[in-house]
Amino acid sequence: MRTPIIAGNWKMFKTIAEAKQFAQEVKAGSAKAGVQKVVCAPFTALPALTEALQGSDLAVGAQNMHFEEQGAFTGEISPSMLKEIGVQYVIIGHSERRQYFNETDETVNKKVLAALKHGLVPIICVGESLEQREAGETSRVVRTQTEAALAGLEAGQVADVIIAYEPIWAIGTGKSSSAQEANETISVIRQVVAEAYGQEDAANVRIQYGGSVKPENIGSYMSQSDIDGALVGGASLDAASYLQLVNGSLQE
Ligand SMILES: O=C(CO)COP(=O)(O)O
Repeated sequence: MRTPIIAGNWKMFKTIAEAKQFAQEVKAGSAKAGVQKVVCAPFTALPALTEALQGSDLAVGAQNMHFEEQGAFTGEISPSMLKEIGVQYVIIGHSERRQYFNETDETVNKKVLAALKHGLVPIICVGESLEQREAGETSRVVRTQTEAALAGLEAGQVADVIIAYEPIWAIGTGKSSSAQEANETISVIRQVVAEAYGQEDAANVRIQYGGSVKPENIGSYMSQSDIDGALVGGASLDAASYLQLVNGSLQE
């Protein structure tokens, strides 16, 4: 049984004050147990957020990190710096980082290995562009990205990562992939894991869908056989909406 996981990705939104306000509202609200809950905040808000959420079951994630331990890398943040402030998750290889900040399959892989080495759970993003989708390349693209991201992991370690399938054309556009199509592509990703690491890891690894997920459509994704949660941008910014996503992710 794979525990559902709902992760918010705030992207470049929320000041420290706004993050604290969100934490208060979520803590005051009611969220069902049995769902893993994560919010991935901008670096500046992380210390305040981990402090504000102490004792709650909402974990904090970062949206990126460097793969090196330390060094002359101006503007970067290391895995141990994240650990030091109580961060537990880190998004790796989001399409916005691949598109605007030169993230490659190679750096994604280095970051995944570094995250695991430091006890951070990587949320690895894969997904095709509209052009690739229209050319019938979706399976090939997610296969290549998944194989590259997981290269060098040991069997057993794969069960510790989260994979997020985010078709680029569905991000922030209001155009979500149909639940069935998302499930088919996520099955391909699970198959890639099975081929590389065996059936057990494939059965255990959690794979999320991301791209215009809202409280209104979360149920349709969660009813699919291979979708284990969601990575949510816009609809995760509001505490009430985030709680609805969490509560809507459990199948009755
Ligand atoms: O990129 C996303 C999450 O990482 C998806 O963003 P939206 O939910 O705003 O479409």
